[in-house]
Amino acid sequence: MTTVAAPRVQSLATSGIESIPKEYVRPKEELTGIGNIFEEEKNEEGPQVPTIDLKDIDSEVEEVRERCREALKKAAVDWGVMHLVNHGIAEDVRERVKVAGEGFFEQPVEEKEKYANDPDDGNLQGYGSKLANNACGQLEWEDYFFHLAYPEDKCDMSIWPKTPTDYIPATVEYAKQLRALTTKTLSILSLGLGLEENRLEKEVGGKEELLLQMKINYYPKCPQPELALGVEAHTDLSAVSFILPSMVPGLQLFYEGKWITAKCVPNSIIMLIGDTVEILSNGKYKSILHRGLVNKEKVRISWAVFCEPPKEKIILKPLPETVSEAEPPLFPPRTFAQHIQHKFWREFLWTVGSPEKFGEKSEKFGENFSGQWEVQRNLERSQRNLARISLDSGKSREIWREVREIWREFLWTVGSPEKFGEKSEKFGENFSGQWEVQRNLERSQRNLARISLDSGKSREIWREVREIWREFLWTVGSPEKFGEKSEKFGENFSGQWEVQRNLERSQRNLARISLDSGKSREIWREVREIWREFLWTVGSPEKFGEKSEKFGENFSGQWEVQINLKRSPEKFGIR
Ligand SMILES: O=C(O)CCC(=O)C(=O)O
Ligand SMILES: [Fe+2]
Repeated sequence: MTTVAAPRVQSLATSGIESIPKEYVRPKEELTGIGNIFEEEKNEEGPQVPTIDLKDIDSEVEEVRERCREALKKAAVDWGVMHLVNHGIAEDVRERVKVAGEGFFEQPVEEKEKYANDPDDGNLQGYGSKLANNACGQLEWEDYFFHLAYPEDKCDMSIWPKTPTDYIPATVEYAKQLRALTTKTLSILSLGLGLEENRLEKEVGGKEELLLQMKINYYPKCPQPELALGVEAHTDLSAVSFILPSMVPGLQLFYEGKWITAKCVPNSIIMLIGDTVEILSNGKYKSILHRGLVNKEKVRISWAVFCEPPKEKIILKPLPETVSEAEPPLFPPRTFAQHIQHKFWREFLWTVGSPEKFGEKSEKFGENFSGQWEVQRNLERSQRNLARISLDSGKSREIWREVREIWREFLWTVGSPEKFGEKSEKFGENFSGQWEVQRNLERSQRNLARISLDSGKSREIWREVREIWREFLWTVGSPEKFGEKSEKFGENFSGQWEVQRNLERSQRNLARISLDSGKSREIWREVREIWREFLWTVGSPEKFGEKSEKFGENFSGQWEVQINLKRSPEKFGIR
């Protein structure tokens, strides 16, 4: 297998370049939102990230404690992010962690390379740079150091920085204190949901299993900060995350449809609610979308600690106490590992379906798609624990076969509505609008019902597919909002635009795409076409690579088909 050496952003930044390589340039719909971070930080107008003072949390007066808990709860409900002050993490420990981290990154790149991680081998711990993680081959302006920091007995300290020599003791102490803060904040969040105070902590693994992952983000100076991002927009997977900031601004939060810059609050620690707590609380606490901007003048470092449940041991789902008839579960059950995977596919599929992120970067359709698989391969190498999936291994072929099956199954289902939803009362409710759409699609297009799978295996796969699809819809909006009301195709699609509007609000900065404009309708028509064609091809086994042993060949064949489809759809019996 060929391994591509990961470029270090720091090396790029210090090489004297005046313009950044094109992989670092964000797609144009993101660029309008990226400004000068120092100016942004001064902006006093509009909503501001709340600051929660924890000094009253241990007050002897119940009312005082109660007020403090309420404030934190409100911040978690409204924002999903807050500055914590008087958080109990000793100032000298924070300072030592910063000095040690800065000291590590100040060393020459060659010294740091001794700690290089190897995502190819599934080894994410160590010194690294993000590889392309979306379909455009997009890169981020940062290097990082990543390692498990707690519990101590699970940590492999042999891979932690040996220099500066205080790195290990400072980090051990910091992690210990942060672990206590995790307990404290999770108990406030538990009480806020009307649960026993140790409940959330227990649900994410308790003393034994909850993991604290340390990621030091190093953002070098960037010659064109208005074109790049240090960290692209994302929500954290964690239960909660803590960020120890430097006094250089960079963090932005997507709140009420706008990017809000976090102020530099002296002595604060930023706490973010992650996806895990969002799921457990059935969406009452928000996992907020955030990103990191870079600048020309100052290196920025942030110390993020992600408090994560174990990957496989726990099934995450909305706690029964957070669910009612009026508030049905918004998330299907999943392990943390499954959540990571689903998020990955969702992201991927979304990118494929989004012409702004995808097709418009290049003049040529074909180039995009072959680039896509390159990226895909990178993704597997680097990201979200997909590192194990090497395209060269037998395992990978298995996994890909599964993905293919999932898609086939999916298409078969949506192609045969009578075999779907009607069997499952609850699920069907949410998605009936969707299947209505699909049924119409199917009617107007082709007979996918030929692909029938009657085995027990298929049911299992179905469950998977359903979850993936749910996940996907969850991203674009809550299922209840998704088009139940309508019987007609057109109306269903307007339901879909409703969802889309949600998406814009809550997830990505697609706000510019006004639903009222003619332009948006055009874009969506395009997206729809792309999806149709994509789904049709994947669902068509004779076109889809059964002839070939090799995944790579399959998929390049696939894009070949796509390209042909684009060029002459009538050949394929479309329209
Ligand atoms: O650097 C920051 O402030 C944010 C980093 C972040 O969001 C992350 O590492 O997940
Ligand atoms: Fe984050």
